[in-house]
Amino acid sequence: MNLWRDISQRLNENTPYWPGDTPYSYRLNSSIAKGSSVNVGEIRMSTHLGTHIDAPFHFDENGKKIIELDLDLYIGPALLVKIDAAKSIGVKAFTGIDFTGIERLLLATGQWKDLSRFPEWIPTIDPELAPYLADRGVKLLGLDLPSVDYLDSKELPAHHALSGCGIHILEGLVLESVEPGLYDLAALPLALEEGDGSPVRAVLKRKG
Ligand SMILES: N[C@@H](CC(=O)c1ccccc1NC=O)C(=O)O
Ligand SMILES: [Zn+2]
Ligand SMILES: [Zn+2]
Repeated sequence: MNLWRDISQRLNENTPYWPGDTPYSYRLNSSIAKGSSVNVGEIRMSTHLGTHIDAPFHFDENGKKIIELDLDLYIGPALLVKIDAAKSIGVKAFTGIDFTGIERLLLATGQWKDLSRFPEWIPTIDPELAPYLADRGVKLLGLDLPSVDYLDSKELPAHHALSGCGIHILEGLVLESVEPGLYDLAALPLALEEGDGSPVRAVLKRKG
């Protein structure tokens, strides 16, 4: 059947991570093979590794943390569009795309070409796109890139612009070979009280 399709990065010790950040690791603290009655694991990873959401607290000291975010953002209908990503993704990339009534917009840029490595370069979301999308009702922007800003950005203008317009951010999706169209999306964060970000298991089910 497989109604739901996984659009998440696999988490293992080879999952690419932000340079200098904490990679993923897993170990058994208790092991049946070593005589314990149970296997009990421990995971360690950055909150911005793989497929994850950003809480506003990631880039704003007074911003909301993961536990404060509305769950409705992360479950419901979503439109997946393929866009031509040049240096920056602006209003022009959306010419001819009708997303009226769409609260969750997923962008397949195809610009993270080798998911086994952290990219050297990615396009950025043009901050002018934020009010344009917000005016049309978008509340969640998901994309197949590790960030909505350039990798070396310190000011994070796209993060701030999107958040300032009430648009939440979902990063690191795996959208290669997923057809554009209307889907149901589920990408729930963990219930992290202090979270600035959270890994999610992002899945899509074709609508209609
Ligand atoms: N903004 C990126 C993460 C990010 O910027 C970052 C993640 C881990 C370690 C350093 C980072 N930025 C450093 O300038 C993101 O939203 O995932
Ligand atoms: Zn992030
Ligand atoms: Zn981000």
